[in-house]
Amino acid sequence: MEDTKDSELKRCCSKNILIILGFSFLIAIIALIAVGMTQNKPLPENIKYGVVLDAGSSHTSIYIYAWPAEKENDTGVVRQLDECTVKGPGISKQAEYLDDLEMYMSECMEKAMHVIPQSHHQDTPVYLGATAGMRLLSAENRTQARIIMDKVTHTLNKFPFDLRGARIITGEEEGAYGWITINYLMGEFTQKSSWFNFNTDENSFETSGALDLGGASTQITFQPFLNDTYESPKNMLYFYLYGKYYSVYTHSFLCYGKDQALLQKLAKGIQGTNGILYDPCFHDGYERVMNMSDIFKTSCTQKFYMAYPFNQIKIIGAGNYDKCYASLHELFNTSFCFYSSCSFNGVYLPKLKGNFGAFSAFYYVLEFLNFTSSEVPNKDTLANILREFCSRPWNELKKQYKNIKENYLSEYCFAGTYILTLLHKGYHFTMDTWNRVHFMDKIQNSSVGWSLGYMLNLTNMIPAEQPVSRPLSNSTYVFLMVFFSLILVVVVILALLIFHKPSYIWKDIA
Ligand SMILES: Nc1ccn([C@@H]2O[C@H](COP(=O)(O)OP(=O)(O)OP(=O)(O)O)[C@@H](O)[C@H]2O)c(=O)n1
Ligand SMILES: [Ca+2]
Repeated sequence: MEDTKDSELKRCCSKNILIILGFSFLIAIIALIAVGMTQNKPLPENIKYGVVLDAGSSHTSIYIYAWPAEKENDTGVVRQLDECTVKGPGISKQAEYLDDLEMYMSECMEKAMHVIPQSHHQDTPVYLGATAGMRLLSAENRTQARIIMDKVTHTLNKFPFDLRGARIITGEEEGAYGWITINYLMGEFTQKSSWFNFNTDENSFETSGALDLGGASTQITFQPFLNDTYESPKNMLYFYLYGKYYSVYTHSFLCYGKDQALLQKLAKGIQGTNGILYDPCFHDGYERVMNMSDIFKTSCTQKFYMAYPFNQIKIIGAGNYDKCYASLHELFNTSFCFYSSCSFNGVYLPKLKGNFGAFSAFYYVLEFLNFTSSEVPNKDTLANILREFCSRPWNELKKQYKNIKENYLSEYCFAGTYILTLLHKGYHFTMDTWNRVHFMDKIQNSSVGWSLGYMLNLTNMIPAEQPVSRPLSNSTYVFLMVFFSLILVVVVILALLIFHKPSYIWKDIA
């Protein structure tokens, strides 16, 4: 009797323990799931902003960038949010209007203030980089260049952002940052170099070259073959990005931007004339009068300077592509080279390698000529397009392209021919390599140019090492935690039941 009572008590006790264990088990699961879900709730994204002013020779552009703060070291996360073109010429032509600089910048800076939330204004870095226009002015009149840069700094400080500097960047920087921009936007820096990839071929991690054509200078930048990296150290840049070394060739040709090249061509063309220049790079029926002082005020034309008995020249269009091409050839001196190979004017150029992204005026001009969408984008196709375009009378063109600025329109024949000459005669792109040049303006809505690369570098957003990523995603982590906790709870319960060895269990089992 006593025995039956005792065993009933034990049975009742064990039932209670089991209920308590089961209950605790349930609570534990619910708690784990709740923690997991709270942890996994997406946090509001913390966005950072940055502004770069590209103070070019012909105009100033403002680019506004944004990126999620947590991911700033990943490649490809910085995106262009907006851009604004400042009305008016480049800052190097503002010497006489320094007091108007605030007005000049205000429209675009106000746009930046509008696009970037007010709470972020104070911690948004702003950088201004001036390029070839200011480089030329600085070489011609250092004091005037300094006055302009000081005034620009003073003006930018009036806006509520964090101005981190306004400076004239070098041609090498311009080339390098353009190259970084293209490859960053294309995700080339983080092409997976997995442990099972035994391919040591240097082409397996090919980056894209960068070709920039501005108003006053032009840059060529690319990763040459390894053997070609020793010949001219002054043209080489070395980067260690995302865990990989890059040896990059770059050269910037001052005076070979579209506008300065035209001035060179005119300065050369008027030699031996009476002040009237019949120019095959302009359309039939087109006329332009220019002051001699405007042609010779830049250092780019000094080598053609002579004393002339007239103050102005009259350009009369004689639309002829082949003659235009021949006259532009003369700007590229390929008669001497002290290296194994040169582009022009004795400048070292390694063998061209890989694809090239060509932007700025390369794109604007060839886009206008419909060459960027051409099915066979080679030199002959471009020559044929230009042959036809250059021969068209000016009056007819003006009627057809009413919306295009007359200044741009009148120069597309010259500019297209200049681009063809630069790529062919200057950089030696042949029939075989021509199709490796891709004319581009934007990659995924971000403008291709030096400004993005400049900001990435100055904000340390291109790390030397690959950022370490967590092996598991948050949700996998929580799932595994719950799963293994469950196993643990079950094991503990079983262990309690088995090792505690209450005699009735064994009896029941028996
Ligand atoms: N739709 C357009 C826009 C620009 N241009 C011309 O393209 C040239 C280069 O423009 P850009 O790349 O903006 O030159 P900048 O940056 O101002 O000059 P640099 O880089 O040399 O300082 C200029 O001659 C400009 O007149 C053009 O022909 N068509
Ligand atoms: Ca430029």
